[in-house]
Amino acid sequence: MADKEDPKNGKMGKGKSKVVCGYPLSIFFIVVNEFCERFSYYGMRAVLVLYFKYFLRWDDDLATSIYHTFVALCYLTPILGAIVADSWLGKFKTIIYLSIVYAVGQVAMAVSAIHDITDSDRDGTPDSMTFHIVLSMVGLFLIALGTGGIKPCVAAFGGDQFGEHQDRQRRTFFSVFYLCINGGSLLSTIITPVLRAQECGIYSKQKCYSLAFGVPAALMVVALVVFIIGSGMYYKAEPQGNIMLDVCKCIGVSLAYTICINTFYITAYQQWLKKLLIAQIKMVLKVLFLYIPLPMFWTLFDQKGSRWTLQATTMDGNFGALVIQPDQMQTVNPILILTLVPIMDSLIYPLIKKCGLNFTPLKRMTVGMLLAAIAFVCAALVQIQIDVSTKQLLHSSPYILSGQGFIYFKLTIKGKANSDTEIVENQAITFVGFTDYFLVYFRFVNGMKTAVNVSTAAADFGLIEPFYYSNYSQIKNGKATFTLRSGSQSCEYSTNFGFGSSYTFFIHSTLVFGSNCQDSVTAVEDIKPNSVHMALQIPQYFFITAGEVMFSVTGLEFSYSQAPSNMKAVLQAGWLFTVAIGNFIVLIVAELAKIPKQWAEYVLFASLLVAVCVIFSIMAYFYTYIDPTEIEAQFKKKINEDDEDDKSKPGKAEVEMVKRDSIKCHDEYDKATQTKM
Ligand SMILES: N[C@@H](Cc1ccccc1)C(=O)N[C@@H](Cc1ccccc1)C(=O)O
Repeated sequence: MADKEDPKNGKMGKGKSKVVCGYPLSIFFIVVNEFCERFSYYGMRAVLVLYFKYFLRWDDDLATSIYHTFVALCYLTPILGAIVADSWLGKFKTIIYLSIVYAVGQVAMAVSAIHDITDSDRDGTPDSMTFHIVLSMVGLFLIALGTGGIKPCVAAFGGDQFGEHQDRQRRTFFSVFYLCINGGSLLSTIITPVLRAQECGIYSKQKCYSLAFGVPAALMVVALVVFIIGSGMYYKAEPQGNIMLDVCKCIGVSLAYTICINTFYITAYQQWLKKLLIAQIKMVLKVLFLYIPLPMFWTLFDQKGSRWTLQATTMDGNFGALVIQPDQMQTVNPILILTLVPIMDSLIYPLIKKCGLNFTPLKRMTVGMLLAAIAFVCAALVQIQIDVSTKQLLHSSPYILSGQGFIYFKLTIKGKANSDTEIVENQAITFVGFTDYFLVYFRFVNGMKTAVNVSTAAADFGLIEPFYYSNYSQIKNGKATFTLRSGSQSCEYSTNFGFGSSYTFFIHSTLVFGSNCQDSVTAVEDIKPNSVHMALQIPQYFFITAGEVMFSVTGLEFSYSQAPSNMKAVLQAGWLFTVAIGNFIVLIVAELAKIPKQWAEYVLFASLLVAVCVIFSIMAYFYTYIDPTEIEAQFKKKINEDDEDDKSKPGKAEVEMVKRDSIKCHDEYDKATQTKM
């Protein structure tokens, strides 16, 4: 293994890669691969729930459950990928094979979203939903296997490209790696929703989910091709046998020694191998033990996509020329990552170092946790603001009185109109989940003796009988012009709809068609427009992202640097497993806690994280940083010495395991274990 500077060709990293500015060129292919892969993953994920809901026609509950199951699976499969990579195929081959599985999964998703395939009556809707459901579930399973399987391998494979004395470069690599993840995810979460909104189809036009899944599929193929192009330059660490089997064997043999019956004779060479494996297992277990409190961070972090997005649906997203959708607020995270990672790396961390403070990885992670807790306190404060504004509107819940004949309504308002609102008994508006933020609700009450037809340039809302009211209809927020028509006579009424608002328009009995009907219609606000601006979510996004930079970027590098050479991917998988557990905690706490006040739930999560953070800092205090390469080198030196020794004694080296009496076994074992490292 060539991991020292080679003066002839200027190589410094491992493998055959040229070195550019102190970094092995092979790294370029790995970060580009990660960029494309994350584009593919996050792009597909961005439209997945809408695909379930609008294409497969699932209800909100089913769509949400399948979505979370898929995400959880994506963070469980890394264990599988890591075992395959570290014990059998090696990281390189595992990445190649699982990337193919991944790309096939993405293609299956894209094909499953072509409605024309089963639309034999050509009415724009699939005729055999089973085909689309089965294909998309197979696709999602393959994607989870692929994305999760390669995830621990790519980061560890990147780390492998650096030589022993390139700690600084390796740290920078993990930062750049994180930047690429966020560059890819930022672009895709902007692009795929736009693609989805296009209309496409052979026989009939429908929302273009196939394109929204097709582009991520193409990016996954690009990721694979880029990775293969770099293949001649990589340092490919050989898999070191079946690690899991070795671990089990090691435990078994140790037990045999301990209970001292039926023990085996093992050469001194094998003794050292066993001791090395025990030392490596100890390194991994120490780190895994330290990981126990970590899922709590992810529990808070992953609520960006759920609770915080729902919070945004009750806020005003009007940023002047730009109107932001609640789910688009999530792009603030990768945008902030792209700015914060370079600032931290080139300014904050060096500054802290200059101040003489030893800001160790575990200290960074502790601060990251605290920042996430602060983010949730900010979220709670914003929630209190929202609740105050909602309370005001509930008190002003109106009664509508008609002129002649007195039509009388009492409106029961239970939620915001922009949040996939359900009309109950034509009177109450109940929040059931978020769909389209731009839609608001309205209805008309006809106080005239004649039937009135209501329409806009885009839609006809039908005829309203005298002294009767229309059902609620949806319309895009912003300015709307209604045409009120009775027979051949008409007039126009214009109004503005704010985000989240709902209106009842009362047509006066005194309305005269042909004249200005602006004064003859009274608009009553059923639900006030959202008044708390979405910009108020920026502080909470800032703190959670700053926390992510300190926690996640550091943790990724920490998991690599503290892992023994044969278990790098296994420890990366352990790190990702904390993400999966964090997601399960969200489901459990949300289900069990059932806290009526959302702000209180945010405070609860913040407090839990602070408590966990205290425990983690105590555990971190007792953790001793190790240099696995150094420890392994000492063991290997000893192994080589004893190997030579064994070879000089004919026949002994060939004997793998010879059954001997327990006294001999003890003698040998004691001799080997008394030798100092
Ligand atoms: N900041 C996230 C990416 C992101 C992009 C758009 C919306 C939300 C998040 C990120 O960097 N993710 C990394 C690390 C990670 C984070 C959480 C769970 C697992 C891994 C990634 O590898 O995806």
